Amino acid sequence: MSEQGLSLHHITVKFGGLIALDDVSLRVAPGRVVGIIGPNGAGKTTLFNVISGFVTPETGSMTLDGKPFRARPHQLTRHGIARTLQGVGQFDGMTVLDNVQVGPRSEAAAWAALERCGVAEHARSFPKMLPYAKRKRVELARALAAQPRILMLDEPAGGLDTDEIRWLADLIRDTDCTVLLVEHHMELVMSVCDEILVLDFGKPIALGTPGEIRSNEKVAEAYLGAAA
Ligand SMILES: Nc1ncnc2c1ncn2[C@@H]1O[C@H](COP(=O)(O)OP(=O)(O)OP(=O)(O)O)[C@@H](O)[C@H]1O
Repeated sequence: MSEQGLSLHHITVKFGGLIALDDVSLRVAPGRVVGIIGPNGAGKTTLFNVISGFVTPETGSMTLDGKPFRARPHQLTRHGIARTLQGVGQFDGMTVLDNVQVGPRSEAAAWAALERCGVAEHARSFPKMLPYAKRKRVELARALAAQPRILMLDEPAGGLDTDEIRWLADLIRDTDCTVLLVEHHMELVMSVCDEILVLDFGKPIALGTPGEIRSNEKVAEAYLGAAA
């Protein structure tokens, strides 16, 4: 059966003696919003790094639309995948527009993404001139300008206030992309995700809808309880 979307099969990652991911499997069907949560050091960013090709797993495999998939970071766009970085990660010596075109992305796509993220008026500014929340929007625009099918968001709500997080939630809900969301802001995760994977010390301890995750005792113990 040809499975559409991205699938991870039994991924294990070790850094020396540390098991950062321990037999993680995940199916990300097209159009879904899938959250990945867990305490600090649980392996969330490592999972993103495996999908992006920055980290090679010890064991396990991935498929994209049913075909074996092993990304190289510079080939992600070609596979229809784009990723934002934690923080803002822009080149200070380049304008916002130039930053959004790194990848490369077309100028038309860059403008459309800047418009979509409400920062087109800052296209000719340098990132450092903008407040943090606007820079986070530029980072999102950079990913969207790649016109991805799969959008990977790494802590997009970090450092944002309530209004900005509400805007971000609307963007995630409205996008046609499949979304993978690593985030500590539980209200955002619970309100936008169709499905949530919970990691703890690299192990998948739960996978389910927001309602199922909320009422999962193991999760409460490992994470939500600690966060409350
Ligand atoms: N390149 C690396 N070399 C060695 N250890 C690493 C490396 N990258 C991550 N780790 C370790 O792997 C574990 C998982 O880290 P990871 O950054 O994936 O966690 P995380 O869930 O994203 O955490 P956070 O919420 O703090 O961002 C941690 O113990 C971390 O110290």
